Amino acid sequence: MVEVDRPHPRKIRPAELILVVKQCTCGSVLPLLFTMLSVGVVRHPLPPGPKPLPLIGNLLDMPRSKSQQTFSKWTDLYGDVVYLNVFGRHIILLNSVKSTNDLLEKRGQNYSDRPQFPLINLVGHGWNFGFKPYGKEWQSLRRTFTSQYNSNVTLRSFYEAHRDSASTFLVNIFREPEGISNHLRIRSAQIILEVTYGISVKSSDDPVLRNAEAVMDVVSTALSPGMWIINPISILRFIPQWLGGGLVAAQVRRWQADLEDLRHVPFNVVKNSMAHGIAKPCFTANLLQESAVVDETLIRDTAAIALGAAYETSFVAGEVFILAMVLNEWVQHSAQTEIDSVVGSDRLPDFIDRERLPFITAIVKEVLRWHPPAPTGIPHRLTQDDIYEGMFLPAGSMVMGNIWQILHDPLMYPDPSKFDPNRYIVDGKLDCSNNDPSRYAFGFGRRACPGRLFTEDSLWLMIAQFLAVYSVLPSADGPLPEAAFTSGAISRPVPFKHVILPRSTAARKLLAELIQADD
Ligand code: HEM
Repeated sequence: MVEVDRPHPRKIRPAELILVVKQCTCGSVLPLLFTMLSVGVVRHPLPPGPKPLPLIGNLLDMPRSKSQQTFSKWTDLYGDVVYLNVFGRHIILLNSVKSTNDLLEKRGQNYSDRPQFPLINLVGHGWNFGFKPYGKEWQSLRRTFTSQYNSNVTLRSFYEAHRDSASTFLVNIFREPEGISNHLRIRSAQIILEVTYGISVKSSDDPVLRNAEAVMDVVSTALSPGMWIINPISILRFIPQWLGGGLVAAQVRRWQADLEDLRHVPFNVVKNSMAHGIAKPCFTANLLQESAVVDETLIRDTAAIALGAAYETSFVAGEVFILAMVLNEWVQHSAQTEIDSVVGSDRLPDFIDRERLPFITAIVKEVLRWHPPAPTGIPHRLTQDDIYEGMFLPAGSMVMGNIWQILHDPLMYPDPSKFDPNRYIVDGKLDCSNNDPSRYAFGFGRRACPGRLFTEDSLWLMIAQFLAVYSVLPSADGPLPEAAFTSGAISRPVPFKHVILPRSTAARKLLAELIQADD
């Protein structure tokens, strides 16, 4: 580990002294404290990190793209906990299971606030509990959300919607095998719109889907590490009209309008359907019926978050799956052998088969590990000064659990760039008690993604049914695609060539039945 000299000697804050006293468990705190002070032990250094420049700090070190590579380099150079400072704002990267566990989980009370993101604020996400400060309001919104998306009873009630979206996906591929990205988008939107608003989506041109996409493009940009601090848009806002300032302001207004549409349009569809007595059971309608208990704005805003948060991440996980299959035909063969022996070939796998299809579950886990859709997660904010392993972590720091780094730690995942579901299979059974990627791919502690179980259900059924009937191969007219991914807080595979084919006569028959039911 390389220790970096900080440019200015740091003064000891009173909070640090209090922390030292708190952390002494022995009875004789005062003499110990006196001794420590006299030898200067309590001058805890900041964690190591790249050397900052005067005033701007590490501004120029912050990655504008390919953040994972830069963060990996820093982990090698500086270790588990890395410190940066941009214009005086503290940033702490946690690069291991140990440090995220010790701080984001065990000291959750102090590490669950959210920093302010300039672009997110500008666009108008104040209502979104994913960006709200830690506190009662956040807690109440999150509780409403998890009562629906993270409870065993409701998760089961979503099974039918998962089946519908998986069937549409298989049929769409059959009709247009080259359009997989579009089909994955439709699948991802269809499932979340169905369970949240009872709305059916059949096309990637659906305005609600387009709207969710536009909103999430901005969120992904705003949350990418290069944008955490710097806000070019708010700087540009002050540019005079004749220098292009008007165009920027118009763009910002468009983003704001998109976000308001996401919040209101599908919600109003449900209200209209309810008024005409034709609303389907769904998150919004169910809660509106109990609106004496829960307030309407709260229902509207939690529903909109589900759509925004679920749509892009689930779509990306689907693309990662397809890329992993193109690059690893052996994984498809193993999965298909498992499906054939457990389910046979005259029906599609279903949730009832889950326990007996451990390799499929292992593929879901490996998709989330190999390329987590949100590799840098969403940073937390440290509320009060803290001391960790002798290092001083200042209040207000932006704290990022480095999801990608943790999921590529060779000690936990040997040969981490290899896509290998067998990491989670022991004696023919699923065993990820020590290395379950879902513990990290969805973030940390009290802020961890409340859509995790929903996502795992949805991915499981899609993957099981896809591999039951299709094989995906590299395109005949070129080399194997590269495992390359875009930059941004949500990172997806760069477009790659592939061919998708029904894998057998029995598979064609199953697909024909699905198509008939769809017509
Ligand atoms: C592959 C799919 C998904 C991935 C990889 C993912 C990942 C994440 C991550 C990394 C966070 C930040 C956690 C933290 O702050 O430490 C998060 C937050 C969140 N996710 Fe997900 N997510 C996925 C799907 C979903 C789905 C399907 C939903 C809704 C049904 C959802 C709803 C949310 C919400 C509401 C938050 C904010 C939580 C809070 O601030 O309290 N996500 N997600």
